[in-house]
This record gives sequence, structure tokens and C-alpha cells, in this order.
Amino acid sequence: MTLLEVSGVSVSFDGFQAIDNLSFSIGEPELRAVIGPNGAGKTTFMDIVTGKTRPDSGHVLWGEENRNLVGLSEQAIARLGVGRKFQKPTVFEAQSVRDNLAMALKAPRGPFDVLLRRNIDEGRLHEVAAEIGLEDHLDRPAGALSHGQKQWLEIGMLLAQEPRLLLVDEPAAGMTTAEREHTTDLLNRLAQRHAIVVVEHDMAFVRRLGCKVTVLHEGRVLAEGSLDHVTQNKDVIDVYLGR
Ligand SMILES: Nc1ncnc2c1ncn2[C@@H]1O[C@H](COP(=O)(O)OP(=O)(O)OP(=O)(O)O)[C@@H](O)[C@H]1O
Repeated sequence: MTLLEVSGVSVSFDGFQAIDNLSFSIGEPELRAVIGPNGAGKTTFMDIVTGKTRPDSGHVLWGEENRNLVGLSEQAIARLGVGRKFQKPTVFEAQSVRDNLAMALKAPRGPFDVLLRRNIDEGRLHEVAAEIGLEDHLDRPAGALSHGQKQWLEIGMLLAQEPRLLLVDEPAAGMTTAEREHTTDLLNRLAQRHAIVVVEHDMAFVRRLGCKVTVLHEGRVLAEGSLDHVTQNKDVIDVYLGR
């Protein structure tokens, strides 16, 4: 099923066309990598889907009812099930892994519930911790985790919100080889149940993801298909790979 359909979307900033009649769709479940040179519009694309930037024209259709997300607030879009992970992890360093996850869990709870350890869905918390491989680190302060573990914790905090679509910005940046492998495994596992869009510059990482790739250039889709397919495309070589 198509979960998200971006259709004929354009946006310009002070006359500069950052996104130009872009169409893109992703199914549920699906894992998709989005690549492209600096300034291709990858971040702007995510800003539009999450409601941070309003496009000048076009539609962003969501879910079974094809609801148009354009014009909805960032909070409303997040509530519908769109989660976004920025490149830099933003976990609460002084809090334990457990408390970071507890704060993120989707439930009617206030901060005092977390402080007093009340009304926490322990089963779900452990499920998320196991999913991201941090079950043995629940009592450590998040600040003591490695860079890769912090990234996984943040992915866990997104999962705790039960999103249907996850937008993940450069997950491999700054990771060790072992952490990258763990991350590809994690994303592949999550993509069995979710729609996941990964923006990434690291081609070796994209190859390991083994998924369909969309190449953006000047705010448009330049090529789409397997990594082998797009990397043999002459236009892709000219604007991105061959430089
Ligand atoms: N708020 C803004 N105001 C003006 N120009 C903007 C704004 N946001 C993005 N742009 C411009 O739009 C173009 C697309 O930017 P965007 O950040 O989406 O590219 P990107 O593909 O994410 O690049 P990178 O790989 O470097 O992160 C760039 O030329 C950028 O300078």
C-alpha cells in the first residue's frame, strides 16, 4: 500500500527553486534511500513532509484516506505517524536510557509520571530497548553511550511514538564499521513493518541497505531504482558520482 505520496510539489526560497515539481511515493512497509548532491533538496523534501516548510504548490497525501498534509502543523503531522530523526542525536544525556524511552512512550503521562516511575508501559519499553539493542544498557545515563548507541536510542524514542513513516537523516555519519552494520540491520528489520526513508551520502552504507534508491537533483527525481541501476545512469554519474 502507498503510505505517502508527494505529488507535483514545488517550493522556492527568494526565487530559488529548491523543490521543482517533485513527485515521490513510498509504500508501507518499505525501506528507501534518498541520495543526491549537496543542495539537491533532500532536507527541504523532509521539511515539507513534516510540515516545517509549506510548499508553494502540490500535494502530500497520507494514508488510506489520502489526507493532504499540506497546511497541517508539525505536531498534527507527527501525531498522524510521521517521525523524523535528525543527524545529530538529541537524547537527554543526564537521564538514563530507560527514562529517555519512558518519556518518549506514547501514553497519557506527565513528566512526574516518569520521575516517579508511574504509568510506564514496561513491556513496551523493553520491547523497544530490545529492538534497538540497548536492553542491557537501560540504567546507564544516555550521555555515557557511544555515538552509535545514542543514535539507536533516538531511533528507539521515535519508535516509542509508534510512527508509520520514519525519516532518518544520515544515520551512518560518525559511526564505526560495527555500528554501521548494526544500523543497517536495525533499519532493515524496522522496514518489515514501517515505511522508512533514509537520506544518506555514504554509498557503501546505501549498498548494505539493499533497497530502492531515489536520486534527487535540483529538487527533482533524477533516477530511481536499485543502487546498481541508478549508479549506471549517465545523468547520475555526471551530477553526483563522477565529480
Ligand atoms: N530556508 C531556506 N531559505 C533559502 N534557501 C534555502 C532554504 N532551505 C533550503 N534552501 C536552499 O535550497 C536548496 C536545497 O537545500 P537542501 O538543504 O534541501 O539540500 P540537501 O539536498 O539537503 O543538501 P545537503 O546534502 O547539503 O544537506 C539549497 O540550495 C539551499 O541553500
